[in-house]
Amino acid sequence: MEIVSVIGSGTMGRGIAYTSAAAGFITYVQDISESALGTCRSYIEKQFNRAVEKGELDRETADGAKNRIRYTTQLEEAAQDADIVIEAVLEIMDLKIEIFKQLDKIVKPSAILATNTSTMSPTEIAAQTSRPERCLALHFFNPVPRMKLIEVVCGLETSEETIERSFEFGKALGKECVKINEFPGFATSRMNCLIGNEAMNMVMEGVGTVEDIDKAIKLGLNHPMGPLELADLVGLDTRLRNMEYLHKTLGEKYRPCPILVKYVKAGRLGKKSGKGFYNYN
Ligand SMILES: NC(=O)c1ccc[n+]([C@@H]2O[C@H](COP(=O)([O-])OP(=O)(O)OC[C@H]3O[C@@H](n4cnc5c(N)ncnc54)[C@H](O)[C@@H]3O)[C@@H](O)[C@H]2O)c1
Repeated sequence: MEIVSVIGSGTMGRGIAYTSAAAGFITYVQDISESALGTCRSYIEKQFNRAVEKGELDRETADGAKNRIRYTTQLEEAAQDADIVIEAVLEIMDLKIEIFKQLDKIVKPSAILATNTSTMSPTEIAAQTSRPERCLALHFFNPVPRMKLIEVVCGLETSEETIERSFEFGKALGKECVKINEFPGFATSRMNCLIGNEAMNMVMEGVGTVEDIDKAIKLGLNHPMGPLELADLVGLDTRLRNMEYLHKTLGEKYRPCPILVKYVKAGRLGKKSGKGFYNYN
């Protein structure tokens, strides 16, 4: 594989694009929003500068990687030469299906179409294309440059060859892969969403302050981050969509906490909006 295309340049898309270019792939990043692409470009440039300052990359290598990234609002330009396309738009099934349908008409016959969905069915998305055997979910984690894992989530028709090529791609990015058979929320989101939701319920019940609940889970249960801090990092809008899908598919246990719903209504989306469970201003 040589050319990677990332669709959606938000929290996840920009991290995937950075990691892909740093690993030597020519990388296209596409978004419908010019302003999102601008924010993505400054994030990526900052990441490369930081890597140089820390001595992780020399300046020449960082500049080479930066020059391998092409930013565009045109889906066709981004995807026509790609060996693999990773869709990282909002967690909305109809939107993902629409993008996969368009991609199916644009990309090379051999190209793999992957969704970075946290919860949803790659089988359902793949069924709307002419290449379900070359579709799957590649679930990256936030922040992508630092997180080691990719869940390789196989749909009903995903071929062995697609799985093998995805594992090779993951290895080339310096990641560890696990093979997961499709089920809502896979292995990680299902667990993580439930922990986060329970922490939000505890805030609502007055069990402790946001800080103390996070501290208890970090120091008492040895989690690297508190669940509320993590939800803020993910984005509360994204987390709410994840919970809504899990609630619909897996049942009552996953009903989104009312505080989460209220915060999203108020525009408190976590770190990206400056305020969530914590204040970032
Ligand atoms: N945030 C996380 O921690 C996290 C972790 C793993 C997986 N995911 C999944 O990754 C996906 C993206 O999440 P995110 O947090 O990066 O979302 P985000 O809201 O930060 O970014 C989404 C981007 O998609 C763009 N977009 C919307 N419609 C588009 C279209 N038609 N074509 C091209 N771009 C379009 C938006 O302009 C935005 O820049 C979701 O499916 C989410 O569930 C998120």
